[in-house]
Amino acid sequence: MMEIEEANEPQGCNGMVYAHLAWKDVNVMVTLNNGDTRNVLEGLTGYAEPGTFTALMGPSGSGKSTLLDALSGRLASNAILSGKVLLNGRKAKLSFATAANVTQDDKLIGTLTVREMIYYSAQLRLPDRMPLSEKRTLVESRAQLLKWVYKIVLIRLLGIGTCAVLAEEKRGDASAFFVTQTVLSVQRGRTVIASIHQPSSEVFEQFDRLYLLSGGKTVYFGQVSEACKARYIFSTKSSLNYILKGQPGAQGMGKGQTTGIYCMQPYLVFLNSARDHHFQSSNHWSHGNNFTS
Ligand SMILES: Nc1ncnc2c1ncn2[C@@H]1O[C@H](COP(=O)(O)OP(=O)(O)OP(=O)(O)O)[C@@H](O)[C@H]1O
Repeated sequence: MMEIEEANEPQGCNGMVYAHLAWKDVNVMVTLNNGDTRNVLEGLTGYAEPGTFTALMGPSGSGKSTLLDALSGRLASNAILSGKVLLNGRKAKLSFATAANVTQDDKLIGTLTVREMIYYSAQLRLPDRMPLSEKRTLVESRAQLLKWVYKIVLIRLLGIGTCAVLAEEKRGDASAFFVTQTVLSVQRGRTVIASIHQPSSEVFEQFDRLYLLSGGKTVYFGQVSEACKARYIFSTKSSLNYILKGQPGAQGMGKGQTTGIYCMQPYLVFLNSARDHHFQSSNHWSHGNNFTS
């Protein structure tokens, strides 16, 4: 595992600064309305490197959104973070130019077309000093990404030198596959962490690493390829399908069925997939502790 204290300094490449993200012993405690406190994340450690695509998975309520919020500095006011989150080896507040976070409830303007939404978002997020012509060029180049995807909604745009933020509604695995492909094709050194609920094996295999949570704890962190070798969980080529079908309380997912995935492309990307109806039972995940890498 990468030494968090020795994470690389930012490197320039075509004007882009790489984002080495690391987190160590991250705990998040929330204060409930009745004054009680509750640990939502406990002792999470991991990292995400430039040019890699990390799938953040786990049952509903396992802490995926909270981890993304913790990493991107967007925790709710009743939540307290302890532990370290380092960007390029330093504690850093992530900015729009560095990181983007697509949440499950991003608001869109329904009367605008996708292209208009991109322009609108660009006006808000890109710096005033950038000439309008440059903004237009940037937006148009990002808009080209939309051509493959069945239904894409732009949520947020980028900082300087970054590209569009895409969000994919969960409308079938073909869409998710194309969205994943699109992200991979333009990833170019960016650091992507995607919360994803229910990928098919085809989509899952597009990811480099899996970060699997259960009950706020890490169940597995490692290469997707290694996870697939862990026979108890991932015994078939339809790796994730097996998890869903083979565990009590889980609803099955056929090969090629729906997945929800959100995609976007600043340097450091946090993606949060839409809530879905699967993984209703989290109990079975707690038996998977022997898979922690
Ligand atoms: N600010 C908060 N205050 C109180 N409870 C919280 C807060 N944030 C998260 N929780 C609780 O922590 C648990 C984890 O929530 P989180 O949204 O991170 O899970 P998740 O894995 O993203 O779930 P889903 O897949 O359903 O989106 C849930 O039980 C949630 O109710």
